[in-house]
Amino acid sequence: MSDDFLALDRLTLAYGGSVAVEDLSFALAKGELVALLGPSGCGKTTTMRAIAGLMTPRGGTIRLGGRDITRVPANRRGVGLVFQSYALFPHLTVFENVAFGLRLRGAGRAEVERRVTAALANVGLAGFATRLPRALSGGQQQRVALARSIVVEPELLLLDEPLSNLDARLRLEMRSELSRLQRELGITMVYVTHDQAEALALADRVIVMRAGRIEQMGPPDAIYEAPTSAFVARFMGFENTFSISDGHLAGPSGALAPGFAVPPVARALGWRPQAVVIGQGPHEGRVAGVSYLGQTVEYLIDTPAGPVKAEMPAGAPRHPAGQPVRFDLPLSGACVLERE
Ligand SMILES: Nc1ncnc2c1ncn2[C@@H]1O[C@H](COP(=O)(O)OP(=O)(O)OP(=O)(O)O)[C@@H](O)[C@H]1O
Repeated sequence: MSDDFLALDRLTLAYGGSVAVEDLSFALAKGELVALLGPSGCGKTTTMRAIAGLMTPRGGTIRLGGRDITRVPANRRGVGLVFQSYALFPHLTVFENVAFGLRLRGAGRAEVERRVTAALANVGLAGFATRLPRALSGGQQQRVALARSIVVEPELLLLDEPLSNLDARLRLEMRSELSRLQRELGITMVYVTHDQAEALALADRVIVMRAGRIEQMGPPDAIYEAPTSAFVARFMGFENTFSISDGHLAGPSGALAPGFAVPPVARALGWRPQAVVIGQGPHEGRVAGVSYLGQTVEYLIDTPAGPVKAEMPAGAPRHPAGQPVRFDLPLSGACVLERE
């Protein structure tokens, strides 16, 4: 029972004639944070809309806390939503924005006061109750949106790219805030993102979606270290991923003879830029671009199979742009992929 607080079973979701999500099944334990990760258009938001009750599935069921909610109206699901646009009421103070849902539910004055104050403290906005949204930074507005969602104590909180409008520093700050809140309040969360780092940092489990289906599901370290398909590998930073064709590494513009025996199970092989050796090796390419990143230097190498990205410590000998360079894609640094 513990494993299916939220259970999606064979969900199919369509807009008119076009199917956006097909035969999707997964389950969350109570208190778990699951990240839905995938490229634009893979069906993340559509899945969230169905869980929230904003669209009716073509097929399949959604259960929450043991109850079939597939056709329960959105406002009776006990599901909170936080989207990337904060959608605060501009003319209401921070306090009133957070109080809104409680008042709708008929909470009394003292209860509203107590719960809003607690929610604002939870998101680090204790001194901001009387401000208007326009007098807040983007990160603070997003915190208000979060407080507004948690104040009604939803059974489940859905967050759809909640940090994507924030700058890099704020994103990091909010990411750890969210993580703390989730631990402290024990809220079950589904978190949509197309940012790999965000998914890995926040989630207990990551679901990688591709074209309306689940491509791989597992704990962050398993997805990061052992992607099972070339699609997931590329998402997890194996930027140099080649399919295997006749024992060769096949890229967009040709093929490379690998210089080792390709494992028989491999349908593709992937290397992170840090695993590519440059300055020596069986292959020859030309340095097309050099970017100094501080700790490391990133090289873009033109090769017969297409571009290869390599990253070397900044202290290593440099290879100037425009020059030929030898490089190696060693089997020891490769991720062996059994699916494209
Ligand atoms: N209102 C709509 N009407 C018709 N098709 C839609 C509608 N909304 C989404 N789609 C289609 O459904 C598919 C899934 O879209 P969805 O918004 O769920 O993707 P996503 O993974 O959330 O993408 P993004 O990261 O860009 O938000 C896409 O092919 C999209 O074009």
